[in-house]
Amino acid sequence: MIISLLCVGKTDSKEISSLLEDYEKRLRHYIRFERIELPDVKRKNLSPAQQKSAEAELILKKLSPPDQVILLDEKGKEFRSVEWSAQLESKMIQGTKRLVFLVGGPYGFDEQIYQRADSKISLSRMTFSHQMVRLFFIEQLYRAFTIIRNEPYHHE
Ligand SMILES: C[S@@+](CC[C@H](N)C(=O)[O-])C[C@H]1O[C@@H](n2cnc3c(N)ncnc32)[C@H](O)[C@@H]1O
Repeated sequence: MIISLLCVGKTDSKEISSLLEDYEKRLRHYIRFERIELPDVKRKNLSPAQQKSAEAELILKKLSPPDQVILLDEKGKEFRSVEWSAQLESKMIQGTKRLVFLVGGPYGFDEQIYQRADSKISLSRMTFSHQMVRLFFIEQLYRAFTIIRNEPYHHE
């Protein structure tokens, strides 16, 4: 299985980039992982709806029909880390080829993306910046694999 983290917009903070790279290095011991950052859609005079639609076009180009797509969305389902690690493990056992997690832009996702998604998960009921979310997510992904492997990183 490959896990893709598909994000709208570049990581513009050196500190966040460096932390992301650190977790990505650790993750590669467990799973094939890629982070894809789509270019910012910042054309003048776009309404939020038009911006989301332009972002959706870019997102959809990066998806293939068999991909399982999970939105990161504050209105999604919340999990405890142990529950989420079990979900990931079952995706691997079921033979999922590519699991794509999506981080939206400043206005969230266009309706086309909600239609394409298989599910949506929330990291908290609070809203984070699209920059911070990728870091919190990747740490949870790393944590999940240490739980699957029974390694001493997570403590209940
Ligand atoms: C600044 S937020 C957008 C908020 C916007 N109000 C919306 O309608 O979604 C940018 C992106 O970060 C992600 N995000 C922010 N907070 C999150 C949370 N608590 N859990 C999961 N994803 C989150 C989502 O992918 C969201 O589209």
